Amino acid sequence: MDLISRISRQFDDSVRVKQQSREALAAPIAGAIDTMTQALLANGKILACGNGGSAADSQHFAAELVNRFEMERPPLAAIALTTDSSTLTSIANDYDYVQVFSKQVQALGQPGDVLLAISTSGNSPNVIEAIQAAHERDMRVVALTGKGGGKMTETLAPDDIHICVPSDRTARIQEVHLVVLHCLCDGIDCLLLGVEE
Ligand SMILES: O=C(CO)[C@@H](O)[C@H](O)[C@H](O)[C@H](O)COP(=O)(O)O
Ligand SMILES: [Zn+2]
Repeated sequence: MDLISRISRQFDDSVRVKQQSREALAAPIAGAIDTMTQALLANGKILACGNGGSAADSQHFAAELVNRFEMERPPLAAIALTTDSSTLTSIANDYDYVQVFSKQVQALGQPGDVLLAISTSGNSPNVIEAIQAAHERDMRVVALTGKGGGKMTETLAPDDIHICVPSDRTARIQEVHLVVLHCLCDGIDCLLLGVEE
């Protein structure tokens, strides 16, 4: 096995999917920046959820809003629903793993808040239940998916935002999700701070 050419292929593939995503996703990303900024300016918050690598993405994004991204600005309200092991294990143990995020949305979500729902397949049942709980709380949803969006496509409401990476490979989709999250952080900071460039 030629490891060097295998590694080169991974990089080439990642660059190709990122370039295709730039064309396809710039408009919905701009919409998500606007939606999240309006929510934050109205004293709303962002709740983020996902499984596996998407759980890590949820935490990464919440940390960049609560602490900082690249510019100095006041802390912003964001919570990853993936971090409290007592809450997660008790819901999974007493009820079902499918409810680990939706129960937290029911507890913490307020009208005007935004749910960031991350799933590379669009099919994770606990993320889908979180979206349904967000709708019941009059929250908007920003969905980060791939693989055509899966079942999440039909779960989303007309004024939700769907950012669907044009790839069928989980790793490539996750790599683009990280770029999207950094675009969201950068765009929110620019709108809040009035940065021109
Ligand atoms: O990071 C990876 C694979 O790259 C995995 O941990 C992956 O996130 C997990 O298998 C998730 O459970 C997949 O869920 P989803 O993205 O389909 O919602
Ligand atoms: Zn991964």
